[in-house]
Amino acid sequence: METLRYFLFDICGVTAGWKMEDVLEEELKIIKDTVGPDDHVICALSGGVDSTVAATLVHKAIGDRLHCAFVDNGLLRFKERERVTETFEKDLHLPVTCIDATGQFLSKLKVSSLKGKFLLAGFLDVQSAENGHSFGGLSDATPKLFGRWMGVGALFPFCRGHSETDTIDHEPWSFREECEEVCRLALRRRHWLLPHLYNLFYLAHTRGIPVATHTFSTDPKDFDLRTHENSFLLGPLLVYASTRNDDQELYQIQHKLPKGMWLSFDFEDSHPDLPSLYLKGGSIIPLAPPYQHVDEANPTDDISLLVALDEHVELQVMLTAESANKGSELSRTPVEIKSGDWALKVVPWMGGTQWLHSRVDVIGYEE
Ligand SMILES: Nc1ncnc2c1ncn2[C@@H]1O[C@H](COP(=O)(O)OP(=O)(O)OP(=O)(O)O)[C@@H](O)[C@H]1O
Repeated sequence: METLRYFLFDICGVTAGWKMEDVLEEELKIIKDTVGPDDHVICALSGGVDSTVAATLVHKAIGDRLHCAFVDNGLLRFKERERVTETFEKDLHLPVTCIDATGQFLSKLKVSSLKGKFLLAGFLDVQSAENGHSFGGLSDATPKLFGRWMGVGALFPFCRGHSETDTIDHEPWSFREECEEVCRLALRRRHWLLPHLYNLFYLAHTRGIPVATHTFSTDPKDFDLRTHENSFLLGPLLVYASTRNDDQELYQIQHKLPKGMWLSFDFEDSHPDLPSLYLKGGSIIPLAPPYQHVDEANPTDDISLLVALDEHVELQVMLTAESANKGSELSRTPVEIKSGDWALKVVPWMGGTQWLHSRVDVIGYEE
């Protein structure tokens, strides 16, 4: 430091007259001269250092002739929008206009093959863009694309399938008969899986386990799985979106499944535009038959359990249900299931507030 001081002051003869305030004065003067006495300035504010410093300086120079705009592109960090607008308005006293361009940005993501960046990011509620040319995050949706989106979207925990007001009508029915069947099948699947989704929500609520997760969470060491953008997990259920091109036959699609045993199943509704479903070996999920309207549902309705055994396991099931007072058995004799991919049907019946002993049907087996 001494050497530097000696060099600068004694050898070069410079004087130490620089102050931060001088820079500020200088910059404010440049801004005022550039803008002039009447003009207004728009500042695109990201909340980052650069635009914040720029906005603060310009505001100091020209006051309310500065107009800051913060764009929410739908890909911000958690609560970033709230944080930025609050910091600017409360702490820096800079008025900011927040522009919600979520739909516009998400609709421009490359999704032609359902490469679902929005799946990964958990955008479960994707709306059409303001310009009305997109649907559900898909630009220029066609009936086929819409049908495929329904196939996946219907299995999202939350899913909306319609456009905003004042946009071109892209409600499901505007795609007409071409995608009617696939939409119907997709929604039936959602109904079948409702008890499973309820369970996932219960686990999310009580244990913080995410309802939908990326496929790589099955094996964090398998880096290849991290490139998978067209599949996701609902608990032990792997959903693999249909990514065919129109000229591809379904059998040409190679699904790269995570390690372990994954049993393919459907609801006898196989359709090329519906996602493929796999259940992890060794897991059980509850299913309920689809209803057309709520009045059809009854507390004594059957629940089916879909049981996926892995090759080593013999499963013994002792079914119990919680009553208001105590748990009671649904099956007194353990049900043995030895191989294959079984559907186990539990038929409970209820007396008063208590679940009573029930019948258990396994294919070819009755207690
Ligand atoms: N969400 C946003 N809303 C409004 N303006 C933005 C937004 N994101 C970026 N910008 C504008 O684009 C500029 C360049 O963005 P970039 O992401 O390269 O950030 P940067 O150069 O690090 O600047 P900053 O520190 O302000 O974020 C920003 O300074 C800002 O003016």
